Amino acid sequence: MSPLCGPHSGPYDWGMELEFVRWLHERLPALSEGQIGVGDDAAVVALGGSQLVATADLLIDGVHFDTSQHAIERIGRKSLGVNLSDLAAMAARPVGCLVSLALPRGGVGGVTTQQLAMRLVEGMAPLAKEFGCPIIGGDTNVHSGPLVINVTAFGEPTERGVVRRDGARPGDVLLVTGDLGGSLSAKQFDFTPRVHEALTLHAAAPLRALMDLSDGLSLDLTRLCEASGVAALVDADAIPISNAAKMTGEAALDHALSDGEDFELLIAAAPDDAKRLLAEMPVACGLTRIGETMAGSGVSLRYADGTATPLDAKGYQHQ
Ligand SMILES: Nc1ncnc2c1ncn2[C@@H]1O[C@H](COP(=O)(O)OP(=O)(O)OP(=O)(O)O)[C@@H](O)[C@H]1O
Ligand SMILES: Cc1ncc(C[n+]2csc(CCOP(=O)(O)O)c2C)c(N)n1
Ligand SMILES: [Mg+2]
Repeated sequence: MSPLCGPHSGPYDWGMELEFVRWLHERLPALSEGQIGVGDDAAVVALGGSQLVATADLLIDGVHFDTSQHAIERIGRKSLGVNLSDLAAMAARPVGCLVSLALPRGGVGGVTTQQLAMRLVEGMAPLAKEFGCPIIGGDTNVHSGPLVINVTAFGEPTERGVVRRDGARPGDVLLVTGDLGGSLSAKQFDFTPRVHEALTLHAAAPLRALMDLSDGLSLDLTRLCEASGVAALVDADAIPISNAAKMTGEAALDHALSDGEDFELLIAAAPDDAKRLLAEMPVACGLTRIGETMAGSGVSLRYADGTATPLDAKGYQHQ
């Protein structure tokens, strides 16, 4: 099934970014069997017998980080980390990455352009080593605008193959790793890309659908459901809320649903497989059952008293 439905389908205001991605999907020629194009966390290219998984993310000063507040090394780490998270979202093993920099002429905050470039790479290096994703090239430019970083990462599927976001079926169990919300305080930089977790879980049981939570559970789950052609019911009390989100008091659940940049995994698995994963718990970061999928469309939130309301797809969108 296509990971995207037609333009304007569904009851949501998808915004410019998603409308464009839908348009791209329609506009670009269809790919042959075994390849994945626009619409999933990463693309898949067929290479005579094997497959290459490829993903790119662009990070901009003032949008994804703030050079007046955040250490340059942390910004570098995040730039690679978000790409590793997208490889994890396909259950792919990282193999290497390209790093392209548009550096502000004159540097930032007393840091020269060259220092800036070097410190970004120093921030990426430990993560590249830890995840077996060496920097294999890139490009360096200087311009009169803000710092812009692009990382393009490559991966390979495991024996079980990649996991798309459109494979959920009615009756699947929805799981998330770790906890959600409050990422702006620290987790947006310090998160662990769930590469090992994705590979471990997919090896333990075939996952039906998988994506990373970058824009907020309510929005990303809505995307997974729309791509898969299913509806979902999520238990409000089951959502694992981070301590950072809990600090906000009454708004904690809203933060967990819509802050974004959690970089956790959202998984759909067949009920028996989900049961086994939850019992065996092969990942240290935690795995929580948050709800289930069903025939139909839309996402609902069920409260402890049994009432359910439609879940607003609120999250981060580039407008
Ligand atoms: N300018 C573009 N040209 C071609 N494809 C694009 C472009 N922008 C986005 N895409 C594709 O659209 C899809 C959605 O992109 P997006 O960056 O939102 O990915 P995501 O995985 O949903 O989010 P994130 O990168 O935050 O994890 C991806 O398949 C991506 O490759
Ligand atoms: C300075 C600053 N302002 C706002 C945010 C929050 N934020 C930025 S991008 C994003 C979602 C993912 O983006 P993308 O879809 O591009 O992957 C979120 C939640 C931040 N981290 N820093
Ligand atoms: Mg993603």
